[in-house]
Amino acid sequence: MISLLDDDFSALNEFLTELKPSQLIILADENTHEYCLPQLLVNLETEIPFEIIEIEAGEDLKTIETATHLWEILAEFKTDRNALVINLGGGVITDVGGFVASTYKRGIKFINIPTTLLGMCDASIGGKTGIDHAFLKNIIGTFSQPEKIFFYPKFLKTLPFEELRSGFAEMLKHGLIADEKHWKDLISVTELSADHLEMHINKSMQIKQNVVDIDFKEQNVRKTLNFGHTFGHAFESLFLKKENAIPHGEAVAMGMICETYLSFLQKYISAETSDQIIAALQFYFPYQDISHFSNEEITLLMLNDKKNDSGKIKFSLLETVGKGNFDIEVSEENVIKTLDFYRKLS
Ligand SMILES: NC(=O)c1ccc[n+]([C@@H]2O[C@H](COP(=O)([O-])OP(=O)(O)OC[C@H]3O[C@@H](n4cnc5c(N)ncnc54)[C@H](O)[C@@H]3O)[C@@H](O)[C@H]2O)c1
Ligand SMILES: O=C(O)C(=O)C[C@@H](O)[C@H](O)[C@H](O)COP(=O)(O)O
Ligand SMILES: [Zn+2]
Repeated sequence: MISLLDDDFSALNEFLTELKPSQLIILADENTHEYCLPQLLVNLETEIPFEIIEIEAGEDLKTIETATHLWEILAEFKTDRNALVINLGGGVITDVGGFVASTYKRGIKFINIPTTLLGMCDASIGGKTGIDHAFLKNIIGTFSQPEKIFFYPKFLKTLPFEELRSGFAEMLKHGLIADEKHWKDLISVTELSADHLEMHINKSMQIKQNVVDIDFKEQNVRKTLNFGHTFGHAFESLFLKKENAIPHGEAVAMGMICETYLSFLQKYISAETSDQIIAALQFYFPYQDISHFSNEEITLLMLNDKKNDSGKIKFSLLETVGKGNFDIEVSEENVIKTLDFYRKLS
């Protein structure tokens, strides 16, 4: 399913020769068009006709308007059911591109070529596709697996530091919920750079893939991958709404700080363990000002979280370092205590 690309992209060319799609649709955003597409095009050895679609970059483009625009372009290109969409980008491109492919003509094949650290370790894997709507994260989407994921770590060389750090947050999450050693290895990294993180990408990918292999449709253990996202998605939505978007991983890191503290309040982890995890997270992800968000608007967004059941917010928390749990109901009092705790970190 996941293949590493050499500099000549031979694995991609072999895959295309075998699949024989009728047409290739390469989807990129403005940055991956500039920094990643040339490397793909110079290596593409195929007679298959291809089209390139470029969209603007940013979470605010992960919308129904973008999906509609893409469906219309596919129809204009007379794209048929044997075509292949190549999503070349970060999580926004793989989410929206996967969604459009999985719904156009009731579904055409797609592959992901992630170009961000977050895309490589998380978003390109597992077949969750989707768009945001009314500032609710990924509220419309499908579970649809890409035919293949090809990753090329050298794409990370042009990735801005803030985006690298965002991907690092999801890697830390993988350690916290599934592998204590991965967590310890990551917090021992001396410098947040592509060179220092590259050796940890494989482990992080494997952790995600293993969880998805057990529970593709998120009925049970896949919910652990949502650790940090109940608060995190609410924060991300509110920053987006105030036109002050923060990277997804940054919001997840804030959410992991909150949900680590909540794991302590729920008596899963000790105060000492909670303090240690939070100190490590804060080292990379210092306090973000949430004083202008009310408790009501945060909890209102959390009430739309996809893990909820029968009107109850269900959290994925930490059982211990390296093991997540899920379907945890908590009191409103503990949610408010957690927000108070986060605000006091300022
Ligand atoms: N489907 C999933 O399982 C899953 C998992 C995690 C996150 N997500 C989603 O992924 C999105 C976040 O993805 P992301 O962090 O990759 O953000 P992104 O796709 O917005 O990319 C971040 C920025 O980096 C730029 N960029 C991408 N590759 C580059 C490169 N190689 N060099 C220079 N610039 C480059 C992009 O143009 C963009 O400006 C969110 O919408 C989140 O909800 C989905
Ligand atoms: O793949 C999953 O499952 C995850 O939860 C991974 C998350 O990092 C990712 O942000 C995902 O898109 C969140 O899913 P959602 O169902 O809460 O929208
Ligand atoms: Zn995430």
